[in-house]
Amino acid sequence: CQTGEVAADPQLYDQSYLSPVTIGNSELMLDFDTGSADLWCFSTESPAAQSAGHGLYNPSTGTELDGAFWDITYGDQSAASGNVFADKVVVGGVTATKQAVEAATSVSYEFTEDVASDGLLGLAFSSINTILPQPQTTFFDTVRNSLAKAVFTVDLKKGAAGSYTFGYIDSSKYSGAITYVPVNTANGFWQFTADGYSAGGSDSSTGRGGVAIADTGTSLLYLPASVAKAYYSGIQGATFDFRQGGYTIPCSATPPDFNVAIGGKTFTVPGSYINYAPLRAGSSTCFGGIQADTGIGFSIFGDVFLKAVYAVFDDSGSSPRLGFAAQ
Ligand SMILES: Cc1ccc(-c2noc([C@H]3C[C@@H](O)CN3)n2)cc1F
Repeated sequence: CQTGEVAADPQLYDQSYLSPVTIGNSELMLDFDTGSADLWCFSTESPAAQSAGHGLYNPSTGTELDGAFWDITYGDQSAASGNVFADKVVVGGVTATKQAVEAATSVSYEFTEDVASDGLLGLAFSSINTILPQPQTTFFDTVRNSLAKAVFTVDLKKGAAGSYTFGYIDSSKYSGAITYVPVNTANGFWQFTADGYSAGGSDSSTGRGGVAIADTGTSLLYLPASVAKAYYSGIQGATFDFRQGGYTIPCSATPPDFNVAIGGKTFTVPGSYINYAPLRAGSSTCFGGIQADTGIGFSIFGDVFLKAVYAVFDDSGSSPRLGFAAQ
């Protein structure tokens, strides 16, 4: 029965969190992403102009999956593609002896420029793995039956190292009870329903709840436009800036806390988390940590929310469920 824990190291402004993963005989820093289902990394097959500065997987230790290839596009339209090898992958001591490792032969500039990240480790459902002609399993699905309990947990923090655990829940990492809600896997995501929202101390919800996904690979919290609008209407100097592509606030603002009701329980995102980051170094205008989910089709509970809670991704029962507790 395997269990393991790995650090989640925050990048600048908590834009993403990176964790060490041993693949074959290289240790790479991967972005764990509960919103996708491919484990891919820069490799010795990647063009040098695209992979400069990145850790590389050398497929010589693996066994090529003949005829298999992959091609993924993320929410921000960044993309990567390549071929596939079966190789040993170790995360925090948990070992998958024959994990589908997707070696990149091409990546978009966003990944080239993100020099701290050597690739992604998808933790959504394997139904959305992009490998053709035969999709393969995520790391979690590969090791699931060997884990003490078929769960992984997410404990991200603002501006500090958090952790992911596999196979167990660590009661020292949260306070109070864990509130569980059912997950709808139809779209391949950890998808759930939020009950409602409110700002500051008010208990009047600023809008009905709705469908949402828990997505560690997304930096911000994307909510129904009416909820985002109501939230920023309470902040002096807040504005929707088309050129910046979202709500901005004065970096000197003290945004109100933001409350989310899930499973009948209220979880609070400290207002300071919503004063996300200066538009560019030295700017006195900051990008808001809450944005409208217009055009996405569902809300995205990204890192701005997840770093305020302890989250349990539980596939140990008859159907998957998500658990949330106060950190
Ligand atoms: C450069 C770069 C770009 C995007 C992403 C990225 N990773 O996860 C996600 C979200 C959105 C959805 O696609 C699934 N989860 N986005 C990571 C990067 F390092």
